[in-house]
Amino acid sequence: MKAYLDLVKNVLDHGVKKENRTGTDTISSFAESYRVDLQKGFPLLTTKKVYFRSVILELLWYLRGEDHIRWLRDEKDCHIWDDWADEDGHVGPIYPVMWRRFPYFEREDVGFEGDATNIVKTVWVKKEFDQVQRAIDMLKNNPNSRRIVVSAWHPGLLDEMALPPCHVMYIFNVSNGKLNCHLTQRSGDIALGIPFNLACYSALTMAIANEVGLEYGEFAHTIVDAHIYENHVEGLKEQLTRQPRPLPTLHIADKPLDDLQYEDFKLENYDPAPSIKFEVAV
Ligand SMILES: Nc1nc(=O)c2c([nH]1)NC[C@@H]1CN(c3ccc(C(=O)N[C@@H](CCC(=O)O)C(=O)O)cc3)CN21
Ligand SMILES: O=c1ccn([C@H]2C[C@H](O)[C@@H](COP(=O)(O)O)O2)c(=O)[nH]1
Repeated sequence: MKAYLDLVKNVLDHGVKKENRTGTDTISSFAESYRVDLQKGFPLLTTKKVYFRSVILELLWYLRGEDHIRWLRDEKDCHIWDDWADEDGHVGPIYPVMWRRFPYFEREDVGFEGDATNIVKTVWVKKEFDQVQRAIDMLKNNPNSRRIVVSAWHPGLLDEMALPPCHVMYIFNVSNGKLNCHLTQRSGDIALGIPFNLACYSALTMAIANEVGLEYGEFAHTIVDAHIYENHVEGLKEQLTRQPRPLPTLHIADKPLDDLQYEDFKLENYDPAPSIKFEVAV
C-alpha cells in the first residue's frame, strides 16, 4: 500500500525527535494524512503480515460497548489490549463505552401534584447514547447530513480511562451513493497502531455501507501527532525496501452490524511479506 509507505517516508524525512510519557522517544510529524479507495481492495498492509483476526476482533470488541476486555482476552484469546487492563480486565470507559453508551444527562421537568404554586422542578437524569446506531439511522434516513459524527472524546471521563482515546472522532460522508469515512486521530503509532486502525475503520465502513445499502467509498485519515518509536525505525526501513503486493479482498456477510461475528469476515488473496516484530510502548 503506497499510501502507508509514503506516510512512513514522510515521518522519517520530516519528523522531529520528541520525548514522551512512555520513555521511548519518537520521530514525530504534525498532521499527516492519507486516503485509500475501498473499492480497490481491502487496505491490509502487504509489506508485513498484519494480524487480520486481531483487527476484526478489536472492531467487534469496540462494538460491544463494554468497559472491560474479558471477551477479547479470555474468550477470544486476543491480547493486544492486555497491557492497559487491570486484573479483572477493566479498561474504563474507552472506545466501546463511548461508541455505544456515551453518558449524558437528559432534562426532565417534574411537576408536584396538588401543589397550588404549580412549581416544576428540573432534574437531570443520566442516560446512555448509542452513537453508532445514530450514525446508521442517519445514513439510512438523511445520508446528505454533514453531522454523522461519532466521538470517543469525553473530557469529564479521561481520568477513568486506561488510555485517552487516540482515534478521537470519525465522520461518515455520503457522495455519489458511496460511503466515505474520515478518522481524526490525535496520536498515531505508525508501526503498530496505524495498520490496525486503518484496517479496523475500513472494515467498519464496509460493514455499515452493507447495512445501509451504499457502495464502498474512501477511508481518509488525519493523524495529528504521527510518530515512529525509535525502536521501530529499523523494521519500518525494512518495510520500505519491500514491494507492495496486490491488496486482498474482504467479503462481509450481509447481516446487521450487531449480529456480525469474526467468521462473517472473509479475507481472500492476502499474501503479505513476513511479519516484523515491533515492541509496544506502554
Ligand atoms: N504505543 C502504543 N501503540 C499502539 O498502537 C497502541 C497502544 N500503545 N495502546 C493501545 C492500543 C493497543 N494497540 C495495539 C497493541 C498491540 C499490537 C500488537 O502487538 N500487534 C502485533 C501483534 C498482533 C497480534 O498478535 O495479534 C503486530 O505485529 O501487529 C497492536 C496494536 C494499539 N494501541
Ligand atoms: O488505536 C490506537 C491506540 C493507540 N495508539 C498509540 C499512539 C501512541 O503511540 C500511544 C498512546 O499514547 P499517548 O501518549 O496517549 O498519545 O498509542 C495508536 O496508534 N492507535
